[in-house]
Formats: sequence, structure tokens, C-alpha cells
Amino acid sequence: MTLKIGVIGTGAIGKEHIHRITHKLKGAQVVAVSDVNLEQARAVVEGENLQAKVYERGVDVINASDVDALIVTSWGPTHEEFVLASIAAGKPVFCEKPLAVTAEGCRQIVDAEMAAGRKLVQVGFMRRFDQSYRQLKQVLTANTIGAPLILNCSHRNPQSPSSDFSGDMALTDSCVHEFDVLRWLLDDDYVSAQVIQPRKTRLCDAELQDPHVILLRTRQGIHISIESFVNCQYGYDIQCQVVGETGTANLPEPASVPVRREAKLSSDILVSWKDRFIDAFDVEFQEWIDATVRGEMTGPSAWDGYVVALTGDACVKAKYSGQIEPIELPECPAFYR
Ligand SMILES: NC(=O)c1ccc[n+]([C@@H]2O[C@H](COP(=O)([O-])OP(=O)(O)OC[C@H]3O[C@@H](n4cnc5c(N)ncnc54)[C@H](O)[C@@H]3O)[C@@H](O)[C@H]2O)c1
Ligand SMILES: O[C@H]1[C@H](O)[C@@H](O)[C@H](O)[C@@H](O)[C@H]1O
Repeated sequence: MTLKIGVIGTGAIGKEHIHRITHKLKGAQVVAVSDVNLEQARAVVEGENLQAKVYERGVDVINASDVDALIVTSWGPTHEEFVLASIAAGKPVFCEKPLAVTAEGCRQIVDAEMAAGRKLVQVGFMRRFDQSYRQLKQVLTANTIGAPLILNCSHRNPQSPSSDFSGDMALTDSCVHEFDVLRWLLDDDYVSAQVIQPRKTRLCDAELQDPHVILLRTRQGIHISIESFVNCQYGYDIQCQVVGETGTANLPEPASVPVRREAKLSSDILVSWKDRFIDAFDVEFQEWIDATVRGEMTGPSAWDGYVVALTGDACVKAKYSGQIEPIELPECPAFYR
């Protein structure tokens, strides 16, 4: 069976996903697209040589009779509406992060999915599908470095990731990837957050605080430090080091040829999330397509999206209070265990 997909949002990542589904992956076809920028949606259909209808409204893609499943890659504040409409239509939906821009919005989605009685929602936390994170998890699972005690992580973008990047988006839009992948890596949850605002870089919008340092504590007492620096200038650099009782384990660097030349040793650093996680996105979508065809949902769930949003909210609160703020997670419903 070929899974017939409708895509809402044909911007940067929407285009990427349409391309990989059409030209790289197996088992799915994009049959409908929508974007408030209709011209752009039409250009993507033409550029990718798709046999797909272009709809003015996302909700019409969701309700189209030939669409089996949805991909939501529109602007973050629209996600909640489209995910809820997909659940109401009884159709599986892959939603790019954030699941919703508020924790309340994520909770509505969790409640709607549980009421529907079937897992339909997957959230685009692609790092769980990245080979280097999977290798790091294997090292921890094999107990190679003993119990994890401390994590030192960095999330660095060369420049602010989008033109509308503002306010606390470093905490609610960028570091969501760390919030998700680290609890998955450790099989743990967070209990508190503290946010430090170091000296600001001059090389960004004057109103933006950049960088941030986020300190999280987990139920097992593991201390996590995340440096978020979204205008670091030099590249797209994601780091994670786990300090365990008997050793340390680092997230492997993306492969690059070390060059020795003119008394220097150098290797390339990537500059975009598109390249750093290109293979992870491919694996993420192939697994989603295959699971959806089997009638299953195996990736990061709406509950994961909700936990991440609660963590982001606690970080925003901690940023302005200057205090260590508790992260109070409700018990995970049996539906998601
Ligand atoms: N997983 C990742 O690493 C990753 C990377 C980039 C973006 N994202 C997420 O993907 C989403 C899109 O990001 P992007 O970089 O492609 O942004 P973008 O601005 O390039 O694209 C967003 C698109 O959504 C469209 N849009 C806005 N409102 C809409 C509506 N009501 N109906 C249909 N289309 C609408 C816009 O016209 C635009 O084309 C964001 O939520 C972002 O956080 C995730
Ligand atoms: O939307 C983007 C994307 O998710 C990237 O992976 C991340 O590095 C950026 O900081 C974020 O804002």
C-alpha cells in the first residue's frame, strides 16, 4: 500500500520533507499540499514534479478523501489547530515541533487523542533517529561508563534560526530538541530548571538574550547543563557529553575529512540543521511511513510533546524569576506507556 500524504506548510522544512518522501523514501506519495503562501505551494508542487492538489486551507487537506495521513510543517502557532483537526478526522498526523506553542495546547491534543482511543500523533523530534544519538544511547544502556551523573550539552546555530525568532524561542523552540532527546537518552524526567543569562553577544538583534545556560535536574538527580547559543557565527554545532561514574561518553561528531595543510589540522563544521540531521530525518520519516501503514505509531508521542512544552514553560519562568523552578509533570497516562 502507498500511504497518501497531505502536507500543510511548504516552507523550509516542508519542502525538505516533501523532497525526501518523493525522491528518497519508499511507501508514500504526497497527494495534497497547502500553504497560506499559495504561490510557494504551487512552486513546490511544480519543482518536485508532484501529482498533488494545492488547497487554500489546511483543513481541506486534512478532510480530502484521498489523504490517508498528514504532515504539519506550517508555522508553529498553527500546529495545534491542524493536529486537533487531524485527530477529529481520525487520520495519523506527523507534526513538526513544537506540537503546540503552549503546554495547554499540547494537553488539549493529548486529551483529544486519548478520547479518540488510538495513537495518531507523532512529533518531529528527529534527534531520536540520529545515528550518533542512538550510538550514545547504546553506550549508556550497556552501562559502559557507569551511571550517568552530569551532562554537558550545547545547541549552537550560526544565526537566529528564523526571521521571527524572538523573545524566549531559544527556550521554547530551539532547546525543545535537547529537552526531548535527553530524557529519551537517560530514560528519565526533569524535576527542576534554572536559566542563566550570560553576557549577551553583540552579533544579534539587540533585544534578544543570547546565549542562555539552562540547568536541569532529573528525577535520578542527574545534573544537565545546556548552552543555547543561536548566533554563534561559526556553524551549526550540537554537542553532548555524558559524565558517568567510570568514564565519559561524547556524542560523535559528524564525519568530516581531517586535513593537514600549512602547519594546520582542520576539518569542516556543518552550518545547517538540514545537513546535520539529514539522515535522521530520512530514518524518522521512513519509520513513520512504515509504522503508519501497519496502523501503528512508534515515534515521539503527543505526551512527549506535552512534557517538552512543560519543560520549556518552566525554563521561561526560571529565566525571569532567577530562581530554580520546579517542573511538575502529571503522571504519564497508561495510554502513552
Ligand atoms: N525538526 C527540526 O529540526 C526543524 C527544523 C526547522 C523547522 N522546524 C519546525 O517546522 C516548522 C516550520 O518551520 P520552517 O523553518 O519550515 O518555517 P518557514 O517559515 O520556512 O515555513 C513555514 C510555512 O508555514 C506557512 N504557513 C503559515 N501559516 C500557515 C497556515 N495557517 N496554513 C498553511 N501554511 C501556513 C508559511 O507560509 C510558510 O511557508 C516550525 O514549527 C519549526 O519549528 C523543525
Ligand atoms: O527550528 C529550528 C530547528 O529545529 C533546528 O534544529 C534548531 O537547531 C533551531 O534552533 C530551531 O529553531
